This record gives sequence, structure tokens and C-alpha cells, in this order.
Amino acid sequence: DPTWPAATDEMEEIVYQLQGVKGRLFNDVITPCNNEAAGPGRVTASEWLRVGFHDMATANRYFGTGGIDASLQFELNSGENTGPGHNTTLIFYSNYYSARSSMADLIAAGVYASVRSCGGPIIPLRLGRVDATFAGSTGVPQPQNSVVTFQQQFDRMGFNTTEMIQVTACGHTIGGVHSTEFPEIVPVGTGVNGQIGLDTSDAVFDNKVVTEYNDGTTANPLVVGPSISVGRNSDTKVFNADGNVTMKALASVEAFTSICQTVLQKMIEVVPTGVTLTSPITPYMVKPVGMQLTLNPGGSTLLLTGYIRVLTTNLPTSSITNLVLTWKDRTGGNNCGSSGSCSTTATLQGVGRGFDDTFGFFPISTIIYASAGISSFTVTINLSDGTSQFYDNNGNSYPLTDAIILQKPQSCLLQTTGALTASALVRNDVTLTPVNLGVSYLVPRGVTRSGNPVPILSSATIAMTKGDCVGAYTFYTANYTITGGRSYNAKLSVTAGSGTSAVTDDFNNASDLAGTCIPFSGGGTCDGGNGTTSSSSSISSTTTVTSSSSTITSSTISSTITTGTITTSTTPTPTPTTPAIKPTVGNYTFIACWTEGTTSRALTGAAFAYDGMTLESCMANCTGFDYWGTEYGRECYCGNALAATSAQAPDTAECNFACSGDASEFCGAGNRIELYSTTATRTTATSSSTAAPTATLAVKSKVGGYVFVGCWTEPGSGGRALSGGGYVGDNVTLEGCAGVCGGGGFGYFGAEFGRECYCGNSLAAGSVSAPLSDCSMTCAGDSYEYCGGSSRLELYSLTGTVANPSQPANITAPSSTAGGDDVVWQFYNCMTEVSVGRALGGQHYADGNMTLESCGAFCEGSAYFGAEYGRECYCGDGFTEGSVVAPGGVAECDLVCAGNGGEYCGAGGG
Ligand code: HEM
Repeated sequence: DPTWPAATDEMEEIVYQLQGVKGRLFNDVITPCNNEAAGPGRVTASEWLRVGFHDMATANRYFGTGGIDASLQFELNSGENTGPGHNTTLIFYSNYYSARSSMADLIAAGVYASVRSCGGPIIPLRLGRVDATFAGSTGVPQPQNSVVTFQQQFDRMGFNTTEMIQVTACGHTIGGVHSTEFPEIVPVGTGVNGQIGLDTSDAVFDNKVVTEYNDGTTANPLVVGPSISVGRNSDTKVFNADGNVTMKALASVEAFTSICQTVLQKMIEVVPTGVTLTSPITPYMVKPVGMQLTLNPGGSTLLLTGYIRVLTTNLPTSSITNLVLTWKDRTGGNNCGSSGSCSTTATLQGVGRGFDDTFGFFPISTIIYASAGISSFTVTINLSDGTSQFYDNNGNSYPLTDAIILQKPQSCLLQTTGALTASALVRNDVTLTPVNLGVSYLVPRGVTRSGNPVPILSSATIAMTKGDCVGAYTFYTANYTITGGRSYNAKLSVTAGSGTSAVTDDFNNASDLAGTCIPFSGGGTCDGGNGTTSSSSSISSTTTVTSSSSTITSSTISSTITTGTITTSTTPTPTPTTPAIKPTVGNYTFIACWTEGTTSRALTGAAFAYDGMTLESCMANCTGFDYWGTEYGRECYCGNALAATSAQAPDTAECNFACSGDASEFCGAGNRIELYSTTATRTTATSSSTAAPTATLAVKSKVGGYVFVGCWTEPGSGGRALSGGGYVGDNVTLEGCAGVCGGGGFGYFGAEFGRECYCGNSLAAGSVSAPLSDCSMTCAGDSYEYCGGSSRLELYSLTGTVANPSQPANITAPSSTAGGDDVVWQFYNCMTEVSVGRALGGQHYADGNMTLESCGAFCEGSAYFGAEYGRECYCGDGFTEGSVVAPGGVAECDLVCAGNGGEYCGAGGG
């Protein structure tokens, strides 16, 4: 057993405690394997497995970015993650999302559960994944890619050709291809419920996908059928990449099972740099579940409730006579009050089940004298053969503090409004301050550009007000309104003190609270603060105890059972800090506060942006580089040289942003880099052990003589937006396409679907401007450039404008103002503000009715307008230096306009 409590406890229950007593039901929608929870033709287990792959598939092992990090939630509209399955899967996982179960760990757990539910191997599950806070890069393999592209993509993820074949075969043993998403592969009207299975047993994790391919009988639509003529027979390209050597080796069932276990474990263990996974979890042999103390009416006794869960997979419940829980008093001794007993006996109440395990649940309900208290316990399992097994939490005893208690009868939650009243009891001899209520809760995001269905994990800390003293304890209360309508998902903690000495009763389910708070009855006398046993008071309380224990019935006990745990906090609570310059970080020394270059970035080796940035994490990102620097609190740049146009800033104090991940450190500012340089001496100028990446993925505003004019749709009528010529291939780059179209004298060029290039002198009617996020595929010939998307053109024109564009049906042009000319504004991008002044320095206004149209009309005559924070409008004829494309791209501009919920109006925070 791990030592309890462990950081993985919540996930352990989600993954193993599936059905029966205390069942968490994580497997409900994927059991049996062929269950179609979201409708006919949609095997839920296969959707879960595919989610694991799609979240992982954009990993870049050279940059240490991506992997299983739940960035998929921000990428649902990227064009690479088609189909409703990702969305419904993330919605289901959201029910389990908490501060102790990251969405990324849930995605990994979903791979384990779906494979196991379909009869596949047990994939070892390591935990500790961290959720991304914005979209990662693109790069999910698409069926039309060439085998070389597949090999490059899997190499970027960390898989060689053999592993690419193995993991694809292991993924494609369940599920199928859907005509709604891939009509070129599964023509509309064919298949069963719009789906053709990837093998004949598409709801069994077996190796038919391999054997049917090997013997030529396969009906896999990614191997045979219409996919061939449109070059989308991706499984043929993948499986045949080594002349079918690996596929032949997978023909044995044993080999298939054990190889799938290995490669699928590898898949869920692809995580970004900086994430350390635990060792694989296993179910505890003995685990306290939902142990809770409650002060009984009168105040002289506590009720301890909860369960001891025993793993009965190899220890049949019939062989267990009973279980004895023996506790130590508050001081670690055996003085448990006048009755003298420090133990309670429990018998089996019911069983629970996981995929591979069974559990016996032994309910605990025992009185503990408030004067004596409890500090820890041990468990003895008595067997019918007369022997017994002793469990003491690896020699530590199971800790349980009575220093602070979330007092549930005097706490209540109205789930309709989220109105919460929380009562804590703090032992009178505990002088730790402050006493705080912590609420961790989920807030739905509303409309977002990516259609992200995962709620935001929010938290609040509320100071609790001291109330009455009752015997050995004093009441503290706080009120809070949990917004967002999901108060039933909230977790509550009450904590006294801070740092390592804090005491806490944490991770309690808000859903366990009743709708009304019961007044505490029979306050008794305050014991004056020492909280330890005193002879006269313990005698007088004996009478009270006898009568109160006789009123405890099984129904009152079960209503107080929770899944919360009581632990001593080991996480220090952060205290406010002022940042300071760090003279050295690892082997790097601080150089200066540095400006960006005027024509390029100061450091062009590699770039990262994320919340949680620290100097240390940026240094780790830039391993192997001579220089690195942090900017804007959350950006990190690396390089081996500084751009000639960059320079030291006039004043070090200009680098005044705290790091988003460590408030005690500076991380530059807008257009200001907190610059560090290596102290190591290189033996040769190029001895860097890692290949230095040379560019970052970004929209190119100019290519040759052409200017980027946005992301545009194909007309949809069958014709092409640009019909003057072009070519298709795995070598397509913007430069190559511009060269071909420029050579033909065309006014426009556009790149589409990563590998298509089109030229023309006008745009066909019906081609309309689309959100930039639709054009999110990288170019087949250059992964640092964007080449449109599915039916979306990365469009460039010589004039920098589009002549006579068609209007999208749902957007009306701003009305013309005096002067008469209709103005058509083109979406450019999501841009940052600057640290001093504004990105757009012209006229501005703000109001609660703002729309893109009203801002556009207001700014008519200016070259640019921009909407920010949903309700602010800025005009300008140029960009102030330092305003750059937001690090997270258009996804960062995700606030809807105050005056039109169907439009985006930027975001806050710059
Ligand atoms: C070259 C690599 C791959 C390509 C091009 C590819 C492509 C596809 C396509 C086009 C579909 C049909 C999706 C639909 O219509 O809903 C599909 C389904 C699926 N893929 Fe892949 N795939 C690849 C690798 C993988 C890997 C590595 C895994 C997981 C280990 C995986 C798991 C799945 C699953 C489970 C389905 C069935 C989904 C469902 O039935 O809803 N794929 N794949």
C-alpha cells in the first residue's frame, strides 16, 4: 500500500472503486465495451481511446511541449479534432475534474478504462499530469498525410516507426470511421449507423485489426474502399511503413496484448517537460474512505464515521470475520476516556467492484471522547481461520486529526443558488490563525472560440468568523455563494494556520451537505482552552455520552458519511511576496532587462508561453541554449545569440512583471526580457547537444510580395475559391506556393489543408472570411507555417486586400457613415496590449452595448480597430511597438461582445 493519505487517493477511487458500495461509476458509459452512450454508431469506449491519442499527438519531444496535458479542450475547433466524440468525452470527465484529479490524468485514466472495458490489457497508470491552460500546437496525423509525414509526426511525439505501427494498430482495434466526419472515406449512406468498423470485432480489444489486414480480408476503411483513390488509406500507409514486418509480429494474440500494454502506456506517459509522474498506482489493500469526525450535541463527544475499504480480490469476504479499528488519543496514548476502550469492531456492510478487483466495505461508527480525542488508528482484519492481519499504514498508523473539523450538521448548501454556510470546529488549544474556509468549484466557461466544454476550476478562500465555544471546541463560520451552477461538484476545506504547521479537514464533498443547517444543541461549558482531559469534566460527560450514543441509529450514521478525509496539511499556503531579481538561476546569470529586436525577436531559438512560468521552468525549457529570458510574466525565449536590433533596456526596473508561476521572481514585462546567460564555457561554438529549433509557428504577415489577408472558406458550391492553378504535395510551403502563383502573375495565392496550393486573380463568390482559428493546419513542407485548414485557405494577396469579398451570412458590414463608402474590416488576429500606453493609440470608448459593428463604425477612417474586454473599443492607424500576436493565438481572445453574444470582443488582462 502507499502511505495514506496520498496525492493519488482521489484518482485511485475514480479508477478502481467503480461499482457497488461507494462506486464512482467512472466506467458507466463504457460498459459494456460496445455501449453507445452518445447515440447509434458512436462506441463511447473508442471515443475515449481516441481522445487519449489526439491529446497526446501534438507533443513535441524536442521542445518538451504537449503530450497528455488536456490541451485538447482548447483545440476542438482546430480542424484536426473532428467529430463529436472529443466533446462528449471531456464533458463526462468534467464530472470528475477537481484539484486532485486533473483533466489530463482523467484522459489517461480514460485510456486505461476503455481498453480494460473492451478486454484489453491492464495499462499501468502513473499520475500527476498537469493541465495546459491554452491550446498547444497543431499536428494530429490526418489520413491524407504521406507515410513520411506520419513518421515525422510520430518521431516528434517520441515514437519510432515500429512503435507508430504498433500504437496505431492497438488504437484501431476498437471503433470505426464515421461518414459525418470523413465522407470521402465512408460515403454518406454506407456503413451501419454511418460508421464502418476498423475490424470485424470493433467493440473487442483483440488483434483482428492485424490478422484481417495480414490475410487480406480486412474491411478497415482506412485500408480498403474509397479511401484509396483519395489518398486517405492511412492505415495502409502506416502498417506498411516497414514492409509489414511489425504487423506480422502482431499476429500472435499474446504479442499483441503485451505490445499494446507497452505502447499505450508509453502514449499516456508522454507529458511536457517539468511534469513528473508518480509510480503506477495500485488499489490499497486497506484504505480509509470518507473518514469524518463530527461533534455530537452536547459537545463532549465526537462521532467518527466512514469506511475501511479492504481489497478482497485475493482475500474472499467470506474469510473475514470482522475488522477492528484501534485508535490513539490526541497525545498518541491509550487514554480513550472513562470507558477505557480505544477500539471498535466493524463487520462487512457491502462490496464494491472495479475492472479487476473487489472491495469489502466495513462501516465505522464510534464515539470518541472530545476530552481525549484521536490522532491516528490501525486496522486488524480477523480471519475465520483464527489468524489476523495487522495494517498500520507502513508503520506510520493512519493519521486523523481532531484539531479542526468541518462540522457538517451545522453546514449547509442550497444547490439551486450555491448559497453555502460552512461551520468549522477548532480545538481550543489550537492557536493557529487564520481560520479559513476553502472552496474549490467548477465554473462553466460559456461560449468559447474552441467550444471548450471543460469548466474552469476556481477556488476561493474565505476568512471564518469565530463563534461560540462548546466544550473543547470553538465554532467558526463563513458564508459563500458558489457561482456557476455546479455547487454540487464543489470541494470544501477548513484550515487553521498556514504553511507546514497548518491543520486542515479538506476535500469534503459539498454535495454531502443538507439544504438547511441544524442549530447545535446543548452547548455545555467551554473548557477554557486546554482541550485536554480533566477529571471532573470527563466524569460529568460520561452520563451525556451514554444517552447520546443510544440515539445514534444507522440512518443518522449513513447521512454523515462522506468521502472527505482529514489530514494534516503538508502544502504550504502561499503568502504574498514581492518579486526580486535573481542574480543566478542554475548555471545562468542575470544579464539585464533587455528589449526585443525591431525586426525579429531578441532570441529566436525556441519560444514557449504558459501560465505557471518561473525562471526555473524557462531555464529547463531552454536547456542547451546560451541565453534565455522571460517576458510578460508568461513567455520564455531561448537562443544562442541576441538579435542585433535588441538592446539593454534603459532601466532594469522596466522588467517589472512577476512570473505567473512564482510571485517572488521577475519575468520581464511587455517587450522587456528578463535576460539570463550561461556561465558554462562551450568547447566549440556549436557543441550544443540538442538540435536548436530555428523558428516558431506563427501566422506570416508577408510572403514575398504577398500580404496575409486572413482565413477564407471555399465557396462550398463545388468550385474553388481560387481557380487559376496550383499544386498539391507534401512539400507545400507558403514560399513555394507564393513562388508558383507569383510566377504565373496571379494576384492571390492560398494554401489549404496543409498540402494544397491555389492561385487566382479573384476570389469566387461564396468564399467568405472565416475565423483565423479555422486555418490551423501547418504546412506539410514547413511545420512553422500555417497552410489553412479543411476547406479553409490561408489567403494572401498582392494588394493586401480582398476585392469585392462576399459577406458571411451572419455578419453585417458596419453601416456607412458620412462620406458614404462602405467599410469592410478584415479580422487580423488576437493581439496583446503594450505595457505603456495602448496597442491602438487613437480614439476609444467603452460601453455595455459594444459590438464589432459599433466599434467598426466608430473607428471608420482609421486603419485598425480592436475590441477588448468585451466592452472596450480602440482605433488607430498603426500598432504601438511591443503589441504582438497573443502567445496563445486567437484562443486568448475569448470574451464575447457585451452587445452581441455571437461575436468575440477580445479579452481582459492585456
Ligand atoms: C497515423 C495515425 C492515425 C491516423 C491517421 C488515424 C486516423 C483515424 C481516423 C480518420 C479515424 C476515424 C474517426 C471517426 O470517424 O470518428 C480514426 C478512428 C480511431 N482512431 Fe485513429 N488514427 C491514427 C492513429 C491512432 C492511434 C495511435 C490511436 C490510439 C492509440 C487511434 C485511435 C483511434 C480510435 C479508438 C478510433 C475509433 C474512434 C471511434 O470509433 O469513434 N488512432 N483514426
